[in-house]
Amino acid sequence: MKKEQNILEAIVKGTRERVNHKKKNLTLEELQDQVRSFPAAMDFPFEKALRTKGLSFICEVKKASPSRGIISPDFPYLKIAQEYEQAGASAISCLTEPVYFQGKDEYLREIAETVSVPVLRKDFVVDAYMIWEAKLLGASAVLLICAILTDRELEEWIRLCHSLGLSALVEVHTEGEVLRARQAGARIIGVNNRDLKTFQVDINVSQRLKKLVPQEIIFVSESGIRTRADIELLERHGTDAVLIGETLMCSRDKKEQLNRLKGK
Ligand SMILES: O=P(O)(O)OC[C@@H](O)[C@@H](O)c1c[nH]c2ccccc12
Repeated sequence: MKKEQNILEAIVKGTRERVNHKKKNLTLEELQDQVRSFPAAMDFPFEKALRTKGLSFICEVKKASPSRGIISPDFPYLKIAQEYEQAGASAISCLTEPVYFQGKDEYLREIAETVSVPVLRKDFVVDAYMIWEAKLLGASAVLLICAILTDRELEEWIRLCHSLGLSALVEVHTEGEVLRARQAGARIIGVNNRDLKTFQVDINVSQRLKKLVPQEIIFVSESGIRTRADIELLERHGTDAVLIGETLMCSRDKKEQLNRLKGK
């Protein structure tokens, strides 16, 4: 238990070190200048895509994870993203955390340049620098994980995201975190069915926490979604969108798998 808990701490520590290193090559001020110098969409395409009628699918491009190890050894990330788009994904989630998920900033940049659906930066944001960076890479949304942020960081960074035209997917796993996310001004709340400290997956966490999220906030269910029955359960409870990684990444025919999940 203790060792497992340390994984989240280790990821956060590694991420802080990486950001500090990046700042030596490009300072926050320089990064902000770069962001301000190019015209960027301010119409929140990620939020819009999730607000459309019916359940929306956010499909994740992920090479590896701490719970599964390597998921896709050859990892043709652009091809995967294009397949997701053609299969009817509303948005794409791209891991950029390089150690535990073997992600890369470049994957995000190239995917955002290639597909026309909005792209979410999936990482462990522990510094505002990473939000500006997400914008520069072409993301339309950023994941903010309640468990690793203070109330003040949450509130400030949700505001920063919105001022940059980025949507914030605010991730929660407990009742207390849902309340913190609401208090901080979240417009999109994602329940992670996987406990990041123990890796245990329980889809009922979404069902339980949905009750605390008012209608006007977009409700996303994340992780461990495998079957049509999972989707039907989530739909019955008023879920707006699902975020699916492994189930799609492990399917040879992603379109067929997505259609199966959609009940087509
Ligand atoms: O591959 P899955 O079980 O379908 O899960 C996808 C996604 O929810 C998961 O990758 C995730 C959810 N929250 C995160 C935070 C950081 C890294 C990864 C995640």
